[in-house]
Amino acid sequence: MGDSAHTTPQAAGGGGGSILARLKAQRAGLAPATTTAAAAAAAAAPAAAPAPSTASVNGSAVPPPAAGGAPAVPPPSAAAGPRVATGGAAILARLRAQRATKSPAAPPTKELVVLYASQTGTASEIAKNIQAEAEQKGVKGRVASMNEFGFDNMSAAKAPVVIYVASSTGDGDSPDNAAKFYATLRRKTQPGGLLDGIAFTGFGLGDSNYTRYQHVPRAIKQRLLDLGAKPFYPPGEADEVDGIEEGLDKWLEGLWPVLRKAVQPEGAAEAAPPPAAAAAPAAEGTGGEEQLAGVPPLPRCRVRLVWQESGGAAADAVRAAEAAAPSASEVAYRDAEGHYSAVQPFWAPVTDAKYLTTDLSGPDRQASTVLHLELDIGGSGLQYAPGDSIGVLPQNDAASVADLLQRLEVDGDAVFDVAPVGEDAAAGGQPLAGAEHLLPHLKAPCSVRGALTSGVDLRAPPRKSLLRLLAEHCSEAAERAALLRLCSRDGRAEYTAQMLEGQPSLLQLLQQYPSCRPPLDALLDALPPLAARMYSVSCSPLECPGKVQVAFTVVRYSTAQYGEHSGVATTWLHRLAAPVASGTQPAAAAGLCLPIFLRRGGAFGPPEDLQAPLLMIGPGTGVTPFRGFLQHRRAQLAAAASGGGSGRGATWLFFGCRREDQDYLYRQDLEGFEADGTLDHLCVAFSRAQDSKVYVQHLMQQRAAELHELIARPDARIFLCGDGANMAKDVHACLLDILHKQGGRTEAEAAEQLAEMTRQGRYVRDIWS
Ligand SMILES: Cc1cc2nc3c(=O)[nH]c(=O)nc-3n(C[C@H](O)[C@H](O)[C@H](O)COP(=O)(O)O)c2cc1C
Repeated sequence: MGDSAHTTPQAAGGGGGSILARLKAQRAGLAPATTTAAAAAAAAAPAAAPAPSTASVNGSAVPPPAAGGAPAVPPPSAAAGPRVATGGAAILARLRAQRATKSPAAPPTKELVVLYASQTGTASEIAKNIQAEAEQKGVKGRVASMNEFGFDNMSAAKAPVVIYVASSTGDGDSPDNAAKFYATLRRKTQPGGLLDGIAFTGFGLGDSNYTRYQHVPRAIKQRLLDLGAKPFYPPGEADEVDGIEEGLDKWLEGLWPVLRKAVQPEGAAEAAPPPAAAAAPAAEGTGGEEQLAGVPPLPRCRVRLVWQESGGAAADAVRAAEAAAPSASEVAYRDAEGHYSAVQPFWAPVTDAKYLTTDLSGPDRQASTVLHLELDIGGSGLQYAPGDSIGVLPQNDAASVADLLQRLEVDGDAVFDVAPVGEDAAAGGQPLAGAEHLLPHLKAPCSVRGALTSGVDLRAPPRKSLLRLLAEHCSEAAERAALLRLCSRDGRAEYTAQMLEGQPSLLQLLQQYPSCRPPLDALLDALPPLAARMYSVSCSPLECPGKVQVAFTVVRYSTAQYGEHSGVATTWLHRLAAPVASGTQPAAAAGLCLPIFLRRGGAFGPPEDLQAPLLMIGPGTGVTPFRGFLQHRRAQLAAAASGGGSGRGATWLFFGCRREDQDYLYRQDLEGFEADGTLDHLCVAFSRAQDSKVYVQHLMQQRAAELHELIARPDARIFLCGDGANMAKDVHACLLDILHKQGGRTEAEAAEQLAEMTRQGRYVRDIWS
């Protein structure tokens, strides 16, 4: 996997954004279809970023004020003990209003639990919208990631009605925020009737380009059934290839009426839906008003921040631990079996860093910095294979965090813990039963700076739920209206153009809407976790024992709307490793350690059978895993030769880059594989070496007859790695064309042959958007 696969999950974000436009209050006809907002096209359009506002902050809505004049001590009420979530003021008013409209005679309904398994945020956004919309319809419930909720809480008492929204990552792997729950759910020793009494439904997100399509959602559904839970509505699924919206819309339309029945206590008559007024999103009289359809419901803030006394020993200890991170015990941590995770990573020393691209001046330079890193995993117990990836836990840029702290007027040194808040707690009672461990990625207790540095993603394209939250906390009507429009269905085109294409950071948004003062608790709840970035291993343990190597593009790009952008993880890694890569500091002296864990490549790995013909296509950083495949193959061929074995299948590699002297990654290695006979055919497309662009698929067409001969063999393997937006589609079309024209198949037969190869794990793609 290359860098951009995981540093810029725009595709998933885009899908989620547009899906959410459809998660609208009026969907089931139970809530009003419009909300009111002032038209504010000027405010909606990105402008030159104004200077951070210095207006004073409402003490009840913010954590301790920023240093630089203001004391770093939380307000007494906050320091003294539990208080209502500051982000909740408006939300609480609404909840109380809703409660006031309920009939006192209405029997208590069963609680709805919406659980998500989400790697890049789409499933979590859908889940949060389902919960918020259900609440608008009078169905009480909560939403949490599966890990936050915890498998121990899966019982008819604590989770009588469950809706899951799940995706897969890697090769049919569980998203990180569900991994523990998923592993426990699937444990074979779970007793048969464990989940008796739970009524459930769910929605699976998937992409049929992946070999294990819908693997996680389907496994969840099956295990819930196995363990006694009963569906109250058929689980649905959608394929990103066709677009998620349509399938999701249809499924939601059917959900609402049956959900209302599902939450009724046994034997109770169905309650009437709450009056429309109680379900309507807040609409302020703003003047110059515009009717907006499909504004998503305001997500309820699920947490309150419990501030620790600033000069107290507990807060000092937290700050000291963060300053000393990683601690000696974290660095020394070893798992005998090499099982590390985002929660408990292995701290791997960096033993080498080098640039794989030439440092050219001119416009091409921006896109062409590729860095190679080598990490020492000796003694870690990690056992990787070519095709696997390592996850790296990144950090946000310190200067951006400082700017954000200033804009939020929050003291970065203030320390807090996280406590759940439910509707009952909001009314002065206890949190909902079985309160989960929310926002584990913040690793609370933590400082605000710590949470913003390594807990949340500050650069992901803003989701509509975040915009909805920001709108709620604008004091200027025009800014509120502009943000409401951006997250509404009516504002879909603006959302696409400004948020998905423009990709503002949170700081840029807050600068653009200076009256916006989001409370920290709700903001931390709304921001996506800062996810680990996955990088394909570019070596083989047979040639690099005790070491693991990766290569990635340092992501930099600009958008017309919001100017220069840089990838969170790759920029951070580059900054750390630049002194070593540029030769100014030896790796040993730099003393760098990176928190990593391993993710298996599944079907994406070199065949053990050396006689199987092998076709690898990997332009750009898509070539990295194939360097590992070929190192492995060379060592295996040498071992086979020394054992008297001889047969070997033909091996092809199609690589592409811009120019021979600029970004021909791992050139020496690739040419070495061809020279020593590990690789039979190295075909390199230099896209910009001539007037017309030449890509890998063009070279494949030139060798169509030979490639057909290879593909037609029943043991042939095809591996494709790289950009999914264009290259993977073009290469796929090229393979179809070869099967069609060279093999005399109809187009349908050619498609079926590739589909069959995919099912058999003989055509495997590792692609990113
Ligand atoms: C790295 C990666 C691996 C994926 N692996 C699978 C897979 O094995 N099976 C599948 O059906 N979809 C797979 N998908 C597609 C996701 O399930 C789909 O993009 C989903 O909408 C993501 O939801 P999320 O943002 O909630 O994680 C993968 C996507 C990515 C980016």
